[in-house]
Amino acid sequence: MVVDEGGTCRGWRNPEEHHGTGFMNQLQSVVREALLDDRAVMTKSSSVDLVTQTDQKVEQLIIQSVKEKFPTHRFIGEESVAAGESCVLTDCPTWIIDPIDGTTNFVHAFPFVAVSIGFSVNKQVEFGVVYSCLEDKMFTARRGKGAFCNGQPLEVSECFLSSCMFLCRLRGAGTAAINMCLVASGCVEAYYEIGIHVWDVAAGSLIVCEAGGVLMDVEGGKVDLMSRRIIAANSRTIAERLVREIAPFRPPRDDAPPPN
Ligand SMILES: O=P([O-])([O-])O[C@@H]1[C@H](O)[C@H](O)[C@@H](O)[C@H](O)[C@H]1O
Ligand SMILES: [Mg+2]
Ligand SMILES: [Mg+2]
Repeated sequence: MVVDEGGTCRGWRNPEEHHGTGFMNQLQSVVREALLDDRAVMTKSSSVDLVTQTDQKVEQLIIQSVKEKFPTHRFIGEESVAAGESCVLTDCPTWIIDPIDGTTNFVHAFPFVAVSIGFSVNKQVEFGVVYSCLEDKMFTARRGKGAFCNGQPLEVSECFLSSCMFLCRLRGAGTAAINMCLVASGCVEAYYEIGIHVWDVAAGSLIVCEAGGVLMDVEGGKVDLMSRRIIAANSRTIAERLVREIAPFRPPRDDAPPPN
């Protein structure tokens, strides 16, 4: 794939071609090697909001690699935002990065850990890559071109209400990005969460849509990626049913001005 300075993607085949599988293998090695060492854990906004040096290292590797090719592109990266960078999604070409989605899993060596990269132009996600490092599964999607896992096309399930399974905090892989890929793969019918961030779901949102699924806000209507609320489902019927079951609340938005 070629992404030009204006963010237009040309000659696209698979989004992972941007960095090549070599780059993703490098990230996989960083994550796997860190799993063999002691992982020093730090906290961010609360005692359950964890970060490790590996989260920071992977984010820096991705940003440096993209900047070499696209110096004018913008970034919204989980760890950069934690370090004080702004979190505003504009119309400019923007890479939305979660370097390790599933940090709590990673700290416990629970084997669902993903690198999630979404690329947005005009506030619309153009392609998304979710790499499940320990499963060695590369989920990819390009808008209008379908969704894939290791090159195999993905399709959401056709299950109806009576036999559906959905993921939320109580039953889930512990990573929003992989939860969304499970919907896209047809393993579960729906996933919802309130409190996620744009970097958790940017790539996964496109992967779900391109696999034939639907996105909805937890009160119905269009998803706003900065609103920190999402339903991803195999069908509108199941998404609407979840809207009736969920008690919604509004966490502070990702693009809310910082408190004084
Ligand atoms: O912090 P992180 O591990 O990148 O991301 C978290 C994971 O996706 C988790 O499954 C979800 O429940 C949280 O809302 C996210 O913040
Ligand atoms: Mg995350
Ligand atoms: Mg993370």
